[in-house]
Amino acid sequence: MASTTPPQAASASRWQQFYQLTKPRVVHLIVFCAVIGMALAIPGWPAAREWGVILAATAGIWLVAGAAAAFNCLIEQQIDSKMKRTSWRATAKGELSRAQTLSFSALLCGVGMALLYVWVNPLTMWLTFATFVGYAIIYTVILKPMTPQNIVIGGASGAMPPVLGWAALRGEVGPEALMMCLIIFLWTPPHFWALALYRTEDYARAGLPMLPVTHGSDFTRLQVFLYTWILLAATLLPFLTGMSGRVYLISALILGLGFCAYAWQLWRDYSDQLARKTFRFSILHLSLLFAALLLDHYLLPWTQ
Ligand code: HEM
Ligand SMILES: CC(C)=CCC/C(C)=C/CC/C(C)=C/COP(=O)(O)OP(=O)(O)O
Repeated sequence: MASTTPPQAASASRWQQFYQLTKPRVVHLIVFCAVIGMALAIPGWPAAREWGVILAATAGIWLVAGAAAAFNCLIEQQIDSKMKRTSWRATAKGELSRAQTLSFSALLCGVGMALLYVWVNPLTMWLTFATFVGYAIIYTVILKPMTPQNIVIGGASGAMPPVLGWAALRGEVGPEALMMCLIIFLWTPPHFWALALYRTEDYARAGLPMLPVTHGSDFTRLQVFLYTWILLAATLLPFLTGMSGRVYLISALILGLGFCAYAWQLWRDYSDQLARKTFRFSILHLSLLFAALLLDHYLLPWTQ
């Protein structure tokens, strides 16, 4: 996944080229969601010993996620070179060789896994590795070129970060973590399909069976609309189960209804500009929703 505004790849240093392979902006949000998973796993402010685990887990998840993104760039070198959005990548332009990209990905993955094993716990390491395989192999190699449901199934790996964060602090996977995972899982289809709608030509040129290419714009917009409602319902679960309080509930309602409103407009009166705005809103939606979970966690005793 690239930046929405491609960096100046022509003038990029070698380090910048490698850094861009890690899809930094996406990985920032992934790591943010993992950190929220960590915070919610412990009651109150972390103790001194927990800060060490939080730091190691954050670094480890960051590195393995970056490795997964770089591996995706390696596999998709040909596809990326055919799409306007991704043709600037150093792998697509042949500025980084396959051996360099593979070594970089293996290095990040190895260091990240070692950090998780030594300073966090083996469960988090294995779950993070499974997430790597889920995205880099199952989604990228198998599902993406095969079925328009690629991002629905593959979205499960992108939804794992809160589970990884929770496991890092608790050494187990709790229902609260699975609830956060479900929210990201249901958020992914409207997030991605909003983008795919205004990038349909790109995907068609690359021969990828994304939903707007295989089933058309109308059907995709209906799916986006339906998913935003299912997502809104799922975002109420943290409040309904007592995990979060009213600050979270109000935030989830405002953000969820906002996303539904975008999806409604998109369905009724399509434009590329509106699809782009809906895609941008999806990122704001998830970022603020998880920020609200965190805020609420520390305010809960006062707001319940
Ligand atoms: C299978 C699941 C997913 C797919 C297929 C997907 C697809 C994409 C694509 C293609 C872009 C690139 C937009 C562009 O460069 O024009 C993008 C951007 C983005 N995605 Fe996703 N995404 C997925 C999951 C996630 C997850 C789980 C997160 C975070 C938790 C996330 C966060 C972001 C962010 C922050 C951006 C904006 C990047 C920027 O501004 O440069 N995505 N996504
Ligand atoms: C270990 C761990 C936490 C891993 C997280 C895996 C990860 C980076 C998930 C995010 C999903 C993602 C980058 C989708 C991009 O879609 P795409 O690859 O179809 O986008 P593209 O067309 O820009 O390449």
